[in-house]
Amino acid sequence: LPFPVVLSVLLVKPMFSPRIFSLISCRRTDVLLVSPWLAPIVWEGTFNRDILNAQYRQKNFVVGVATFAVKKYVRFIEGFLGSANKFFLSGHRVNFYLFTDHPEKVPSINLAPEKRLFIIPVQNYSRWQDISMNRMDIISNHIHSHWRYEVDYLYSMDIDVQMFEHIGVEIIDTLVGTISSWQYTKPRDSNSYERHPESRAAIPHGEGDFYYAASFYGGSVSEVYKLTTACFKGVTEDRANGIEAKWHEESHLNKYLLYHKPTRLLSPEYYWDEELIRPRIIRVKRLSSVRKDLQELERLTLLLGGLRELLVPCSSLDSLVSFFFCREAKCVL
Ligand SMILES: CC(=O)N[C@H]1[C@@H](OP(=O)(O)OP(=O)(O)OC[C@H]2O[C@@H](n3ccc(=O)[nH]c3=O)[C@H](O)[C@@H]2O)O[C@H](CO)[C@H](O)[C@@H]1O
Ligand SMILES: [Mn+2]
Repeated sequence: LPFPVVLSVLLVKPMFSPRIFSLISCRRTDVLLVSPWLAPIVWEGTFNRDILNAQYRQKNFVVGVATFAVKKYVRFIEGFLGSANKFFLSGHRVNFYLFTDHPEKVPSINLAPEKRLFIIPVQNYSRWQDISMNRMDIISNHIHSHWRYEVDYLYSMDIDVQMFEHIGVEIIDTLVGTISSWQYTKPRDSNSYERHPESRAAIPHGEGDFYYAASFYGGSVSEVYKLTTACFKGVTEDRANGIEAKWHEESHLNKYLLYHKPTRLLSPEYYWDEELIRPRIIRVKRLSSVRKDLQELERLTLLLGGLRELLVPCSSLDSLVSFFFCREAKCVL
């Protein structure tokens, strides 16, 4: 071979080793990859899980997941734990902390050896908004009393979700927020922020960057402690003034994350709302909400089938069931 060809082969070959190729392919040009404060935004196609896993394994971290199943939400436990066992930090140490008012209703699930489940009894509240908002207080108290000695990172997740694809160590960082699937196209002018200045969650007009979902956030145990303590303080002060922020603890979370910028952002792949049509940029639906109304409909359709077999055909049966469906759906939503 002529000398220039040999030289270029010698130079180019090492540059394009398979490892480098895999790095080059970790690129997306259709989405925002870095926030204006230089925090990475995690999308499918932007990272190499093998490299991340190898780095993470050396540290032997334990990750905690706090989730709540109060009242009717116990029905979501099986779907949540079953899918999280398979897809959440697969192969890594995870402690699931499940708060419930019905410990006896927790189904037995065979967890992977590196995963542990802790069932923690908790009281219920009559209003679903209070169940949801008080999560911040309960999490902050448990970090102080237990988790700061037990885990390195902590994530809070809704229970009415299911995982369909791996959620791995790419989610690990000091302070992590998930961009809401409802709001990822309209930052800043988002009308979801609490704008009324009387609320502690208020964000002035013209301010705001991303809109984050309260269904999935986390970070180092000390940062999550600061976050949950600050947010619950805001909730308590609002309550004392007879105020409830527009989206409850999510409004307080957004206020907090505006002034304490997340060090890593998860794209809406990490919490996709099933009510939305999935656009092309969401290449992978890793975790999505379980549609509560459909679940209810399914349950009542089964009930209707059962009743049909037991009873003689009754013309008013359909209207009876649809009456119950509407009532039940309201209780759940
Ligand atoms: C898109 C949207 O509408 N999002 C709002 C809605 O999310 P969601 O509709 O996702 O709230 P949700 O009903 O899932 O409640 C949040 C979590 O609280 C727990 N839970 C709630 C109720 C209950 O009876 N039992 C129970 O265990 C459970 O872990 C659940 O996943 O409501 C939240 C309430 O803070 C926030 O206001 C969110 O902004
Ligand atoms: Mn939810």
